[in-house]
Amino acid sequence: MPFSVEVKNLRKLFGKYEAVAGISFNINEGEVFGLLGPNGAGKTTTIRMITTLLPPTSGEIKIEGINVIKNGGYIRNLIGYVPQALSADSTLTGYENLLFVAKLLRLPKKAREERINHILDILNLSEAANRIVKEYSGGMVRKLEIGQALIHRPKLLILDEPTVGLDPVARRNVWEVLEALRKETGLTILITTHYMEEAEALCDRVAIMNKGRIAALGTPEELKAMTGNKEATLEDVFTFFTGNRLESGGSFNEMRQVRRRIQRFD
Ligand SMILES: Nc1ncnc2c1ncn2[C@@H]1O[C@H](COP(=O)(O)OP(=O)(O)OP(=O)(O)O)[C@@H](O)[C@H]1O
Repeated sequence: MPFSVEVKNLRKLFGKYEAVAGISFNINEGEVFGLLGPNGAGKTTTIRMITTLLPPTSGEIKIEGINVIKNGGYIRNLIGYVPQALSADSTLTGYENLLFVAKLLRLPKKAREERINHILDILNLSEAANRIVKEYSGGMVRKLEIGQALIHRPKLLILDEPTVGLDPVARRNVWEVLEALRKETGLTILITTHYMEEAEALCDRVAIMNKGRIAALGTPEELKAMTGNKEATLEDVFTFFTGNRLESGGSFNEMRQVRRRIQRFD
């Protein structure tokens, strides 16, 4: 059976507030699937439910045909998760960070070195492996965090706003790594973003999320065609389906994230 993620009528209430309002979508094997929407659209809440970190109020999630809610331990083995918040230790080297995760996951000693070196190679971090992470650029830290999520060879990699707070060069660098990963490993990838450019560069299919709902779903090309304007950008697509403009930056949330990042590496 090919790998798949099936989300059906998924809903999450925080008190009376409906953060995710009954969404459904499938992700196919080897696909890069994007949840695109502004801050507060419900993207993080959705992936927290998929990663088993948050119980849904109602609805169903199946990965490889297995119920995520009832089989959390098994499902967590299939998933690599790169959260928005920093997860690398700035006082260790890149290699040590990966080794730490490998030990936590009880990877056999023999496999550790080979796995870590392979990951460093794919991420283009081999030369920096023995440097302390405090000296890494934002893009290098992000790549290292992607590496940490890959140590146990997951089938599904989930990234929450992976390039928020990065400059355009670093952002492209992270995209290249994700492309290389997917080519080399056939990994299925779920990514949340509020950058149009990112969704267009990376995603095979995109679900446009707004106020807890999926406003439209399709390939970037299909979504553009639905607007009846061949020249439409994804930004136009977002406006077409939601009636709102997609803020691309400068929100309080983004500022807070960037600040947190800067403080951590001072
Ligand atoms: N634990 C919580 N308790 C109450 N409300 C919450 C909680 N987590 C999220 N929310 C609210 O649910 C809504 C959706 O949040 P969510 O983080 O999923 O959005 P998002 O699309 O991922 O945006 P962001 O990029 O800011 O993370 C927001 O209005 C948020 O304030």
